[in-house]
Amino acid sequence: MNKDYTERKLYIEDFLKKHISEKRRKHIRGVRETAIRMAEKFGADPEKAEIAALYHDMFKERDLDDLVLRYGLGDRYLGNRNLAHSKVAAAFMEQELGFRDPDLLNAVRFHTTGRPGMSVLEQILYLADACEPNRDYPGVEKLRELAFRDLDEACLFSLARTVTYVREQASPLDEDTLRAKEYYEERIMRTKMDNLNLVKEAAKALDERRGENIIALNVTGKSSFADYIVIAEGGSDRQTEALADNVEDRFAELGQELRGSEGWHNTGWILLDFGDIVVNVFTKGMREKYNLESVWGDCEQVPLDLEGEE
Ligand SMILES: Nc1ncnc2c1ncn2[C@@H]1O[C@H](COP(=O)(O)OP(=O)(O)O)[C@@H](O)[C@H]1O
Repeated sequence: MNKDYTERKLYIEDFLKKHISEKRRKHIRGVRETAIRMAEKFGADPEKAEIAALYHDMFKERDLDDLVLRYGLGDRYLGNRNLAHSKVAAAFMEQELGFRDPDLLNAVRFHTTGRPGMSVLEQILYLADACEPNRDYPGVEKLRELAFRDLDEACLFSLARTVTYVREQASPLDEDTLRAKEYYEERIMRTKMDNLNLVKEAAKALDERRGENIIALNVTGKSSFADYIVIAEGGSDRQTEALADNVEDRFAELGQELRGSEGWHNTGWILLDFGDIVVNVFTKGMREKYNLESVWGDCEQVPLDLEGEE
């Protein structure tokens, strides 16, 4: 972005000073700060997130019927600034200011309603708008925590809240919001099922190399780094390496990338990090020493149905 970025920023800062109240500018600063932090956390471009945040509410305080008509946005946006301001801002950015990046334009366009299959940047702006530090409503603390942990879960939480809230007001709900809620419900369910199958694959790979005392714990919502922890032990460092190798190979076949690993070379504990799933292979003494089962004592065990065990 660079030169563009500086120009884009100067333009909007001047525009906001002229057309937007201090109260809303405070909200916009909150969205900007949150969106930048989220972009850093989730590997999106922080400059793009910042620009999207600065522009997203540029038309929130103006009657928009003339611009809705000029950009041919559809009659349903006439007299409905709450929904029109996102669409108008995106059309204005594209047609008057020469923005070309479709992802950035879509982030602005869908920041109020959300939509199925949002990109990371779209999710970031949608969520930053809903949970920036000046927002205050029941559930916002939970959303703040989710927004930095799991984008899909956070989107579903916020979409569900909007569905309830808008229905309570007896005003018509935007269809994109309802479709998005259904989309994220299904996607989250599918991810959970995929993860459960992967946990079983990990256990099987450990069992094949005669790993012992194989268990899997569901730590969803309790751990900040994973949803499932798989634990097994081997009789020696050589065997723990063979166990870990087999899991790594099986996961590679399943297209699951190893994010990181620790503890090879005779340390008695090998940790394989696959994102939602973390596999720990211990030698016997080390397993007792670290006693992960008691650390995660209140978590449910996943039934594994292994052939090697009765
Ligand atoms: N997805 C939606 N579908 C229909 N109406 C919506 C939707 N989202 C927001 N609105 C309407 O816009 C109003 C303002 O939304 P809100 O998110 O509270 O905006 P603000 O950024 O001004 O706080 C809501 O009270 C509701 O009437």
